[in-house]
Amino acid sequence: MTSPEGHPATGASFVVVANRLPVDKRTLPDGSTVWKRAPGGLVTALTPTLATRSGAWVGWSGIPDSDENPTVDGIDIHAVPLSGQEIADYYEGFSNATLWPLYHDVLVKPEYRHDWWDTYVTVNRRFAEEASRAAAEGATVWVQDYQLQLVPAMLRELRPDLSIGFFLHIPFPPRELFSQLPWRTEILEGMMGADLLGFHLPGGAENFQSLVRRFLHVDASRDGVGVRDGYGTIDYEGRVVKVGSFPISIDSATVAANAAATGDRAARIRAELGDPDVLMLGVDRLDYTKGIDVRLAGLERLFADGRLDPAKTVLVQLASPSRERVDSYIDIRNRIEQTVGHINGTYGTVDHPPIRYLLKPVPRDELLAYFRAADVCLVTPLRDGMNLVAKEYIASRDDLGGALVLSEFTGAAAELTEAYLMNPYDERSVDDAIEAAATDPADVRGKRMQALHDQVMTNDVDQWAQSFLDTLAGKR
Ligand SMILES: O=P(O)(O)OC[C@H]1O[C@H](O[C@H]2O[C@H](CO)[C@@H](O)[C@H](O)[C@H]2O)[C@H](O)[C@@H](O)[C@@H]1O
Ligand SMILES: Cc1cn([C@@H]2O[C@H](COP(=O)(O)OP(=O)(O)O)[C@@H](O)[C@H]2O)c(=O)[nH]c1=O
Repeated sequence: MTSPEGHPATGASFVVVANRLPVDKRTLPDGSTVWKRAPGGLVTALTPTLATRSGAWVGWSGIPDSDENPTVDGIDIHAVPLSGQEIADYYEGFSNATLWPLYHDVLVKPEYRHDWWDTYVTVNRRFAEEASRAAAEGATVWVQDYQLQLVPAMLRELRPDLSIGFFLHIPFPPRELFSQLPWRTEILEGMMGADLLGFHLPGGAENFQSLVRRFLHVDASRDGVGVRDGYGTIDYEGRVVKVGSFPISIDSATVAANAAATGDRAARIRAELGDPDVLMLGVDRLDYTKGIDVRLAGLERLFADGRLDPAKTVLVQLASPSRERVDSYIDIRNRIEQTVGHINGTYGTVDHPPIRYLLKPVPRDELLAYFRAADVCLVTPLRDGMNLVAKEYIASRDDLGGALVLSEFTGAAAELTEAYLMNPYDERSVDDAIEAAATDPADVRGKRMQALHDQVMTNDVDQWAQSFLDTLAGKR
């Protein structure tokens, strides 16, 4: 059935459009398959948001050439099929070998290929068309992230009746870097199809404003962009486009409650590791942005200088495989595995290797037990849009145990100022922060954790979604 305007009358009034569906298919050792939560912070953040609004989710299932449409409780799933070649060119190529490194401070050299760009355009159009089919007349559509920056304008052309929001989950680079992109104007025009553009930090929003002034020659307000409130405006093709800062968060109360219930498992984890004096933890997708190499190098220096005792220290590094066919990801995996072997070979004994490294996704409850067990959580990215692991660790510690070492180059550092902040590019800063977090008296660590815990419990994912959607709806 369609409305008088020809739009689906039965569609959803709230639609999320993201590269990934909230679940992906895993094969078990016995050959059977199950749908499990997809990796990464975007899915962590949006699943509770959408479940409470009973909307639709448009995304890719993670499988090549598949038209399977998984069912997820409370969410109307619209799978977008991608061929093997499209995955190579749109996802691994343009999204993760062009945009990802460009937006993360050019930590590796972005590749600019016109064939990848062509596929990016084709796939973005497919997402826009599916979103158009999923949305009811006048619906709110929330497009997510760097893989889909052309969707807002494509969707507006198909469905001018919709209210369209766009949120970028990774940093938005300054003019000096973004200008490298051969398709910089097309990307900016694509994003400008939205009514509201959201970034984690005011800096990303301000970079965007500066770029549209330069490349789209528009009048973008020079007023500072506030956090959660107070947005900038851009006059564009007879519309006013809003630009704001909305730092994402987690379902803090649920994480805290579930973590508190893992007591026995947390104690067993410590016992299985030989009850070390200091248990450190790293939890990351295996990505060169996450600074896993930074923390390993810091730990090695602290062992070498006698500042931490390798016989009494354990680092558990949980690494979830990511973008495994992209060269820069193959390189970082090799480097990390070599360093882990080197540190264990040099500072370990047969029954006590100081680093335990796991290359597989860890289920949520198990992760929470690790958070609860760890004396120190190491979050040391060279660049990161937000980093939800930092917030999950803090929410898990309502016992006020534990200490967070946090890179200044994460979005999370803007608000988590009581963490042991460090500069991952400065060896001294890395070493001092790790040592202080491991050895400061319990009352000092407890006071810092109290302040951090209060911050994360107050600013949760519901507040993030509500502040974005209220601004989009003109209520703020
Ligand atoms: O979908 P993948 O290619 O497997 O990657 C997983 C996700 O990684 C990125 O996450 C970002 O979003 C988080 C939540 O806002 C944020 O905390 C983190 O700093 C970002 O890196 C990516 O942006 C997502 O699109 C991916 O799904
Ligand atoms: C390694 C690992 C992680 N998770 C969960 O994934 C997200 C990661 O989000 P974050 O913002 O820190 O970074 P990216 O989005 O990956 O760039 C977080 O919710 C973790 O708890 C997981 O469930 N299992 C894992 O093994």
